[in-house]
Amino acid sequence: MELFPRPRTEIAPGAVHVPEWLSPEWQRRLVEACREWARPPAGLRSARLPSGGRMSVRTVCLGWHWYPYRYSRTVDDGDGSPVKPLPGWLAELGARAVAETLPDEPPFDPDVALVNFYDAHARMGMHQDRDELSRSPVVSLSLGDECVFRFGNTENRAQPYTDVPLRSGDLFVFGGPSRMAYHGVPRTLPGSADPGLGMSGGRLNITLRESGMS
Ligand SMILES: O=C(O)CCC(=O)C(=O)O
Ligand SMILES: [Fe+2]
Repeated sequence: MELFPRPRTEIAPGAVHVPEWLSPEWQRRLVEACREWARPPAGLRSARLPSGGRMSVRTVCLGWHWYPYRYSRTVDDGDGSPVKPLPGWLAELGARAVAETLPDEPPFDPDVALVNFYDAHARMGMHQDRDELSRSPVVSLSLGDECVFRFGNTENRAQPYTDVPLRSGDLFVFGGPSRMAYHGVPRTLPGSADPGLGMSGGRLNITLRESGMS
């Protein structure tokens, strides 16, 4: 428990950070689920970028497979397997996250989850989540090591931005006028996670989205 609980904060219009939204039980359940999803086929891999490099973050997708910069039902940039399904309970968790943070949004019914794993060296550059046809919110759940989540503006990768510490169990939702904001993860804090979580190190982030595709 925090000596001084971190308050819920609206970082920008439509962008809400809720510390410790997930109970310790939910966090352990999600870590365990991520372990299963990470297994092949269609398991954890570092996506290859058009530049030829690889992302330092490793990702497994549910519902739709994302690779730079599109969605597919099969792992076209890997073993070709069908993407794993997005479980109904995870979609329901996402729906609850939006209902509790952005009550004016229509009901959220995600059909994609990207599960990102960050080892001590991984980071994610500033980008927009722009491969979805839908402009409904993005729901982000963090597990394991703390990170610095950089939440910027909708114009470019540069300032102004806000650095938000995301810790295990935190929820971050960005929709409405913030949906196309640039964001990234400049660093994690290796070893900061609670050992009781059942992760041997690193950070997990789950983003839930509506693809707008069928
Ligand atoms: O790891 C995070 O908190 C952000 C992940 C992200 O921006 C993405 O998957 O598009
Ligand atoms: Fe993103």
